Amino acid sequence: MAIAAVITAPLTTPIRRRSLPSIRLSSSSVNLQSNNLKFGAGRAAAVHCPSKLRIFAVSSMKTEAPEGISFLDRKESGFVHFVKYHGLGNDFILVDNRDTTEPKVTPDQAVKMCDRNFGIGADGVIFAMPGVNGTDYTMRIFNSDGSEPEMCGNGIRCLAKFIAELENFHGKKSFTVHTGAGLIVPEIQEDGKVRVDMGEPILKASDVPTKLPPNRDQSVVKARLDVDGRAWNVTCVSMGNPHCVTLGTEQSQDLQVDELKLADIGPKFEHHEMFPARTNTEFVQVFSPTHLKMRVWERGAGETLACGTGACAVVVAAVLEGRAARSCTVDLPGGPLNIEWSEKDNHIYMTGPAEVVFYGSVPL
Ligand SMILES: N[C@@H](CCC[C@H](N)C(=O)O)C(=O)O
Repeated sequence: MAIAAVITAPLTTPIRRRSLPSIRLSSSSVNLQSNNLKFGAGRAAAVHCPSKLRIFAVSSMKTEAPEGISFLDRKESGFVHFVKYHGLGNDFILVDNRDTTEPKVTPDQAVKMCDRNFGIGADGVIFAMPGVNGTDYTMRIFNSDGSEPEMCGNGIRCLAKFIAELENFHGKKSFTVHTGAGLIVPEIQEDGKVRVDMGEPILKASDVPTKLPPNRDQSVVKARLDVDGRAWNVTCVSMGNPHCVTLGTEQSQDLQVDELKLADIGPKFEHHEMFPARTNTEFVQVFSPTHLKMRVWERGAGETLACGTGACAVVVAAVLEGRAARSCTVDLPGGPLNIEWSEKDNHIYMTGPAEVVFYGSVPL
């Protein structure tokens, strides 16, 4: 099911939650409760509300832009038009930035847009930009705290679907994307899922980066890290962005990830002095060598429902610790990802969904 809604609201003044019509989403209707309007599936209506809030809402079973609106072609000055996507609940505001090499939104504006109370609400803002060095496109991203990570796994699947929509691609299609983590190659499959060649994991400690002393070749595998009074076993992996993966503590090899208070311990990992560029942290429960479960505390975004680079790092760490096979299903709070660490080329391949949430525009 996909629900499309177009919402225009200023970001300069915080929106009071009570003045907003609440939009209840269901498979058959979008209900703008405070205006007492109800639209059936596939129908659309524009609503002019007090306080200059313009809302256009469409309920649809399709993932295309609302019929009759060349929404992505709109070029009003002072507005940024966007499409909100999610990959397993890891949600992003996608901006068409193909005509310029500077992001159309500043880090400060991204923070406001990502705010779940006063803005659109998202884990990050992603820009589809012109390619460099012969690549088809460039992806840049700001986290919800305004910092810029090198790479985003769920984000690149969303970017692939966004580009397909912008360029009117249909069916199976792959292209090359330049990112801060180098060349990444997403391929949209016939079933609509996106398979991404995520490149090779980086294990050299100084490149992750971590200050933890290497204990296997040049990498950090199942090393001790003291956080919050507990001795955690951690493996450090970069997928272009840094990850600290833990499958247990010195007391217990088997984490029960649902029991962890991530809001308490996550920031202590993220800002630990052993991680000079901060870190994303994955907490992993092993069900079987091919079935893992994880929760993530993301650098610059906090706990999210999924992390694609994190799931890749988890499989690498679990293989290095002798707990998993090279091809696994990783369950995240938002759903499963399939991850394969190929023996042939040492690349990681991630497969998962990416879906439209709604269309919108904001004056900046
Ligand atoms: N959710 C993303 C990762 C986004 C970047 C991360 N917060 C960082 O700062 O490295 C994913 O799906 O990979």
